[in-house]
Amino acid sequence: MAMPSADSWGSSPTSPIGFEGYEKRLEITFSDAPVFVDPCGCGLRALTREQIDSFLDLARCTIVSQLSNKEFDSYVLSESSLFVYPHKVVLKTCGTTKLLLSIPRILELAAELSLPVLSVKYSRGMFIFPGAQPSPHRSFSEEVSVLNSFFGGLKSGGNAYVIGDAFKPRKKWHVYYATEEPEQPMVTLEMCMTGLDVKKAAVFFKNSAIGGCSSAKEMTKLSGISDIIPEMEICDFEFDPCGYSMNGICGPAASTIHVTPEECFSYASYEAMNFNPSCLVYSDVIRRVLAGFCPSDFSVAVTIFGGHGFAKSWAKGADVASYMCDDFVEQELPGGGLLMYQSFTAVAPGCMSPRSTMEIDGWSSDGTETAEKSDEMCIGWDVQKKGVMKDADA
Ligand SMILES: C[S@+](CC[C@H](N)C(=O)[O-])C[C@H]1O[C@@H](n2cnc3c(N)ncnc32)[C@H](O)[C@@H]1O
Repeated sequence: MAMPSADSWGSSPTSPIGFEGYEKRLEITFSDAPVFVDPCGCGLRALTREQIDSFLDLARCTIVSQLSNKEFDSYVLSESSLFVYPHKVVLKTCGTTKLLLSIPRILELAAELSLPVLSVKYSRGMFIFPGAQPSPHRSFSEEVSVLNSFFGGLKSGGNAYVIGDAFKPRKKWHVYYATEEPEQPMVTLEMCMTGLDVKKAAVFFKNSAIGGCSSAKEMTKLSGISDIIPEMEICDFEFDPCGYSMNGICGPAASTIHVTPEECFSYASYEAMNFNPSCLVYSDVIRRVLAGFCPSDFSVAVTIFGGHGFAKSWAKGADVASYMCDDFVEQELPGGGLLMYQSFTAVAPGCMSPRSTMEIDGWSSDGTETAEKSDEMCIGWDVQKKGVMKDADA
């Protein structure tokens, strides 16, 4: 696929103060279209590239690469990622993008496909450079009023939450949620890391003298990203002179990582969604992510639909070696959803021991139970091996 030149990308890579790594994330879920309108059930996957570009333009970002399988389409963007399922669109953008401006166009395209809105979730952390955000992202209340204008009429009404310790303003988590009815079971992990270890971050500088890589593939391997969920087929992209993004796909499960390695405002995010929670152990996934970045601080937000029994290890708070949990909030969402938010600070400078990610016969080094061996892990709903995923029907 042809790559756009850097000049044609949405917003400039860095402002005079720095690049805003913290993403804004919008997830809109739709109900079925009438069968006579969409007999094949393609839903949003029937959108053309031109139609997708039309809402990304409004958010101020562009597609740099694509990876698809039978279940959904994933796109790496100039600023983060887009996932298009038949009934769900997940758009995640960073920098000074205007994510919420894409909503009317997305809803217009969905209406053309006769897809009624079922629910919406918007989330983000605390921007590193809040003053650099343009309208309508200058404050959470501004964002909420935009979201309410489109989704406030859903049965639950619009529900906005600012989660986290009032004495730690940099660690606040913002969520907006509205729904017409209870959602299908699903677990989503959103992890945000700051203060990346300098040596770990060096991997994401292209051709730097201090241990950088020449390609995105090399960054994926050297950082350990390829080992987080080994079944994922990965589409990765390196920015020049630094920065990295990737999407991983496996059946209906998706993961995505975005790295801003510049020391003064370093940031990395990890997300996984739509996986089978019985087949991945929450604390193991977190440890494998941390091993690649060794951040000084991180937060995790786990959104659960389907209840504790469905979510298995994902419904319990994480306990992470070498880090102190300084905030733990459980927030119920309308329609039976649950949001679990935790923030952590490293207890000692330097990196976590790589040993803490080791697993022996289904048990991690701290004695907690792990999922089946990775080559048998069924992270998607259908038990499929990585090789089977290759028949991407882009
Ligand atoms: C888009 S990537 C990853 C975004 C992700 N949300 C994050 O910051 O974690 C951002 C990194 O790429 C760098 N970068 C280089 N050229 C860029 C461009 N044209 N657009 C966006 N980022 C660029 C930024 O300086 C930053 O280090």
